[in-house]
Amino acid sequence: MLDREAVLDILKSIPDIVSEGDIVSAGVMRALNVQTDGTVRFVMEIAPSAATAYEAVKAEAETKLAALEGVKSVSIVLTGHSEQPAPPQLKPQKSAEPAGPQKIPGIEKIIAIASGKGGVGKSTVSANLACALAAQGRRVGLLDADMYGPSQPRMMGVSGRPASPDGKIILPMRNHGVTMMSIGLMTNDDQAVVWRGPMLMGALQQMITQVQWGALDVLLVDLPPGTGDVQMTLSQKAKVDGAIVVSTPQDVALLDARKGIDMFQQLNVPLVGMIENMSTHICSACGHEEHVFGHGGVAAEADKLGIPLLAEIPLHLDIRLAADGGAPIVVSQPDSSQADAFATVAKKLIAEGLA
Ligand SMILES: Nc1ncnc2c1ncn2[C@@H]1O[C@H](COP(=O)(O)OP(=O)(O)OP(=O)(O)O)[C@@H](O)[C@H]1O
Repeated sequence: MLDREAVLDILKSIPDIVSEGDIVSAGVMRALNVQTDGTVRFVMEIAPSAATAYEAVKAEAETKLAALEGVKSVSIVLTGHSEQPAPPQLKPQKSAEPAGPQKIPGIEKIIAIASGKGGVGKSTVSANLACALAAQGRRVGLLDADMYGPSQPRMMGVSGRPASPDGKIILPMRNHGVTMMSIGLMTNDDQAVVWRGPMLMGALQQMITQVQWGALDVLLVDLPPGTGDVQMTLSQKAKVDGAIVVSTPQDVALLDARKGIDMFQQLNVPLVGMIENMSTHICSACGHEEHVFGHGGVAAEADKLGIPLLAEIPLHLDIRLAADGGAPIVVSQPDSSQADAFATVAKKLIAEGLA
């Protein structure tokens, strides 16, 4: 009898033409229907402007599937993402029903990475965690929503402007096995972006809903520091499955981290745990360990708040050099103890069904 998994295996061997992955992981293949009489049907959802180019992909899928034992007929339909834009509605419209947080199709889980204070290493943690999850076989997206200081393009070694074949959908970038999108790729380098509230919310919403993320096990969202509009908008628009709060051990950072935790509690976003970054300093020359900012402050705080402590990441020159050089330490030195700390957090997220 014809086996759905065998059909999927074949489809997974067909590369997508607009993203790096195959047509299944890129989310192009939809509504697969495999019947016992040997009929295979599915839809390929693509940008209308790419329709001609996808004819070749469709032909490849037809030929490969027809050769599979048990397949009697193959029917593949190409559909466009969007129809012609509707004419402008000039009549006053009924205001939309207030919609609660929505599940984003194709994205299994959304985890927000937050910090109360800037510069504590939230982006470094996000990039490493994304790469660690990808290294453990998860389909990972990384959304850099740090509107005021996007650093993921630099940390993930990605540059260039994302393509938008039809002016509507945005094709994300990919590196180190992670699908990523950053507001930093949409603005000019070194250009200070002054966001006003509605613009900022529009940009965030676009990055969640218009980016062709494909099928993801988890989308990590690198938030701006603090407790502002981006945090609120994200959790109002999308169902956020958990938040990780990064802090250094100093009292000031912890005070701000506590505010972040309060905010997620008010927004009904479950707290996955805290990460102490720059926990101890390990000298790259001699390996000597020093507690520059005090050590264990985050563990004590997490304990007090009843939130798990997910990791204590040391302050280590290699972590900075790797992140600033475009290949996070998890990728550039996968066997180091620093990389191991991130891999352990990734394992825990997977074990808890969060990634
Ligand atoms: N554990 C670490 N060891 C050494 N350097 C680190 C570590 N964590 C972060 N850094 C470095 O500290 C700097 C700030 O880190 P990062 O940009 O990740 O912070 P952030 O909290 O995202 O900041 P912001 O919110 O202001 O963008 C970077 O240069 C980064 O490479």
